[in-house]
Amino acid sequence: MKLKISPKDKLQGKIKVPGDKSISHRAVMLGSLAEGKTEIEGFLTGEDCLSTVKAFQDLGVKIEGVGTENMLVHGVGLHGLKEADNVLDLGNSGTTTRLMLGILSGQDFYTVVTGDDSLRTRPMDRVTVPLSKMGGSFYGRDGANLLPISVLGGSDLKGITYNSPVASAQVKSSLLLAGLYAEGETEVIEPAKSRDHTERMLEYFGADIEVDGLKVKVEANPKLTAKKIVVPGDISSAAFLMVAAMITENSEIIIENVGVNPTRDGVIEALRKMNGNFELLNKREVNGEPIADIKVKNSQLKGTIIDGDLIPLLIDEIPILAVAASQADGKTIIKDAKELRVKETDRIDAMVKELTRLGIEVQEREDGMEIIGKQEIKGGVVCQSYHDHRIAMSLAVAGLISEDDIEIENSDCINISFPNFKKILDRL
Ligand SMILES: O=C(O)C1=C[C@@H](OP(=O)(O)O)[C@@H](O)[C@H](O)C1
Ligand SMILES: C=C(OP(=O)(O)O)C(=O)O
Repeated sequence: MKLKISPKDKLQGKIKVPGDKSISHRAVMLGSLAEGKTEIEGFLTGEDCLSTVKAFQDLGVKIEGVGTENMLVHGVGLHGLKEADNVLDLGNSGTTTRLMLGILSGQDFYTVVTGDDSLRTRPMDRVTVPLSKMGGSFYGRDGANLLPISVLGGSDLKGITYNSPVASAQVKSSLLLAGLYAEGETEVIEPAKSRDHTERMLEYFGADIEVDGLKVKVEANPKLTAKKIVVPGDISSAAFLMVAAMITENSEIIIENVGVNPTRDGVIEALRKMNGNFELLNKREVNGEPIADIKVKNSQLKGTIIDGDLIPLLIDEIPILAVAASQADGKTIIKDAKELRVKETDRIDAMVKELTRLGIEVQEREDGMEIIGKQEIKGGVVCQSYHDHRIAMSLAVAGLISEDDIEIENSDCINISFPNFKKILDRL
């Protein structure tokens, strides 16, 4: 599908974004491994989270309300999953795959996991190498780096201390989940803090977990007890609308119920440094996760540097921050963000190519990009999404202030994380 976006004079209104993708995945995973029924409210019905749901159904978990925001997961307990009678197809979802590889390495059965064209190119050795150190057995192309990967579980896993070379919540979570099945303690030490939803939810379900700065330690064999989970709105989705309102004249919007976990709110810090005009209202906490409403107005943005430990806290928001930077006074430098090269597509390459196509002056760096701000966005252009939801939505936001309509090829990928994106933009 091609998405056509026309320039707008203003965005106004009060809206809610869909549920947080990271928390939705984990709610199904821990709900499945818990004892009792986990009620999930505000589940993200995006394709990635539905891949997680399907995988657990294939492993014998009964889940009611699939396809809606309110689901009931009938937990089977830590040792209750059953061997699937077919390959698990995890679609486009890196999170599902890496976390599943951790869980599957602790099961005493055989599983093969695969995914779509993008997922089959993404590196899995970041989890299969440390999980093998714990005793997991993996087979796949390129030394169990590329899907399809088969997992022969049931080996006696042993807890390890792992110094992760990358600040990745997927790596950390994969090991912590395997650690539930390992003998002794499993400890992960990160080079910088990544999102901590797994730690928070494990604790909420009753696991024995200890967090000390960049170190996280989990004890094996906990009794996980089902609990209701209310999923906050996804800050990664809200970020598109925040930037949209900041760069579109005469705009004022309120985004309600957004998750503002401090390990996810890097985009708030970056936009604050860029002089974004917004405020967080009505701060509160739901099942161990902080949330707020965000009021955003049209802003006179200025260029900044986005780098270092801030990067993992806003990793998925970099494409939309690049669009914000194109409308900021001065230069914006984004660095230390090499991880973007192994997402659904190479997001550095994709954003540099598409911003250039839109007439923006941008230079590629190995670990990021440099964008010269306050430039006009060309209209009448057909952009590529690279089948990457975050690239497609970033370009759509650029289209709101282009000189004329722009089109985005293969925009269906938006359904991966933000199924009603276009509807919400239209309402605003
Ligand atoms: O754990 C998670 O839910 C996620 C972690 C991040 O990936 P990395 O762990 O690879 O940085 C992020 O990009 C992804 O969208 C979701
Ligand atoms: C990188 C992303 O997701 P995943 O790694 O789960 O595919 C994302 O949603 O931007």
